Amino acid sequence: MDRPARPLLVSELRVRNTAYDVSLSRSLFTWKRRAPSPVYHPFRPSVCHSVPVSEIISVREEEQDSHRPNDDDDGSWKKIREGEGKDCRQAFTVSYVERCRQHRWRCAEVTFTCPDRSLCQNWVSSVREQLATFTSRPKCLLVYINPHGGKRQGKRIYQQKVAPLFAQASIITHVIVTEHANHARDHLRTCTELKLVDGVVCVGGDGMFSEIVHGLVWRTQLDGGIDLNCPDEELSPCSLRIGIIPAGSTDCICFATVGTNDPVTSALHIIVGDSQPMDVCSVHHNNTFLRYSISLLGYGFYGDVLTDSERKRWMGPARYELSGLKMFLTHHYYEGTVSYLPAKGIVGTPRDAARCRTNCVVCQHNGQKMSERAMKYEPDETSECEDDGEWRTIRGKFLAINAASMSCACPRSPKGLSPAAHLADGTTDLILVRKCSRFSFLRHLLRHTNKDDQFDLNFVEVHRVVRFRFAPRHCQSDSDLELDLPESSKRQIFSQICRDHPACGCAPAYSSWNCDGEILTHTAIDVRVHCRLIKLFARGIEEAQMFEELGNPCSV
Ligand SMILES: CCCCCCCCCCCCC/C=C/[C@@H](O)[C@H](CO)NC(=O)CCCCCCCCCCCCCCC
Ligand SMILES: Nc1ncnc2c1ncn2[C@@H]1O[C@H](COP(=O)(O)OP(=O)(O)OP(=O)(O)O)[C@@H](O)[C@H]1O
Ligand SMILES: [Ca+2]
Repeated sequence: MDRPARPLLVSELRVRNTAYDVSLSRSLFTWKRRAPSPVYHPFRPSVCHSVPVSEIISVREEEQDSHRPNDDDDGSWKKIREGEGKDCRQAFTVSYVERCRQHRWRCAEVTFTCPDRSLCQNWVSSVREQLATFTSRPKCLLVYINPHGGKRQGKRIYQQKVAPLFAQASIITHVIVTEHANHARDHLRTCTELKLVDGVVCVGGDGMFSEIVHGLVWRTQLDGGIDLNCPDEELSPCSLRIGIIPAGSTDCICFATVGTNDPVTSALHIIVGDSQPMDVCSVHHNNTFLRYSISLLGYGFYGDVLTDSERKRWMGPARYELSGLKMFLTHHYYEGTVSYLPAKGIVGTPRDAARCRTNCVVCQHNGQKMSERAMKYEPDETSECEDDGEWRTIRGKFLAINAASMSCACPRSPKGLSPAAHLADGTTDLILVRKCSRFSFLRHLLRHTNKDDQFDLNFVEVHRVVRFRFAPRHCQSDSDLELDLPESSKRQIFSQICRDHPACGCAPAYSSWNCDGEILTHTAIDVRVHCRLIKLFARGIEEAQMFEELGNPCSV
């Protein structure tokens, strides 16, 4: 066991009316009641509290008026001071992270009264000195607020819940309320102050986060002279971390990296300077860059839900349930060919019971493997024929083709689309849901919301991959693009499809790709995972055990 760190400062101080031994080391701030009360008191606070110094938000000196003693103070020090002819005593307040239920963090405070001013100042400066050693804490942030995301509460959430915490932690902010879609992305591309900030924060949903990623990744590649249109290019990782204050409709990036979609929790993770690397997929069509994806790339069901829901944006987050129900009843399937490169030499599978959590060993192991491989990466020219080279090919009729680069956990599905997916392992989980009955598909969907395995169904398969391609039927050569087809060809395709759908006679041949909540303009795509391309102000979801140990500061 590690020996406890040597205390830098130890004093007897008072919290309300009670004497505590207070100590500060490089890693822990502890306050322990001196003599436990002889009388059992069920509501009396526990004897010893301990907070990692890394989770202290701030420390401030309080001026207390000795003529107005605290309600519960016995006033003994006041008498001493008055006897000495001085009229004030000193106190300081420490604000720190307190863990609550369901991965939520709160800012708690405790005030210590000192016998004299110089001791108080010594405590304040010692705690501040220790906080200054955490160089990963941001001092200056660029904040973009989408006032129209989710329930349109972005501005209020930031002003009421987040800005006061940033101020308390002495973080300087430059705040921009966006005026149109892609405002944040385009601002990041040209912004000259980027070198002066320690991170970028977005207040909004997954779409807003995606804007920030596009701006930062684009800027980083441009600085590195990298050709974005070439899918085989090794991308340079972005150095600036991104913070997400959730104010969207799905908030799956925030939920899956922090464990909750709570603005205060996110703000505290930013303040303490957490860092979580994340995989990013690049999406190309025919050697032309389309978009990046961090959470879900979904064709079929999730593409159709998104397309339909965009027309219902005025409904807010409820649009997804309505469009989901509609698309479930519509029950369209789509034909095409999926080719993929399975991830090799990695640990973990999409069917694991283990989950990606803080300091995930799977991410560490696989991330290391991927970066070693990237050093000697050679573009793979193997053909796409079945069983040829490492590529595998599957043709079929699919209700949904989903690539989840992370679990995609969100309030609608707390375990997510691929519960065992990892945030930073350099892979994406390719989930193929073949044509099946409505009842079977409903069973699959329902399993996203309960403990049953959504992959344990004979029409569902899942593969952990590093790259994949999709070509819809009738569009299987790289140069084809269904949207560019002449009307006569389109009619031909549709009549073909209608023969396959005698019941409806009008099923569309193509769905769209839902790329993190944005619709892609092409259906034939080439997707490649870039391991740890970006970093978030997060630490992954903490184990429940962590909450038991640190959630209750009295347990040490
Ligand atoms: C019977 C209940 C089944 C519930 C099944 C819930 C599965 C939910 C899985 C959610 C996965 C979200 C992945 C994240 C995607 C984000 O990058 C993106 C941008 O924010 N969000 C969406 O595309 C938004 C996608 C939102 C999808 C909502 C789908 C709702 C399906 C409702 C089906 C109702 C069937 C009822 C039959 C009686
Ligand atoms: N000022 C603005 N006016 C209109 N649209 C904006 C503005 N700022 C950003 N946007 C766009 O709004 C879209 C949706 O925003 P956001 O992701 O914040 O909310 P959401 O779609 O409700 O949530 P989620 O993405 O979590 O489902 C984004 O694609 C973003 O580009
Ligand atoms: Ca991943």
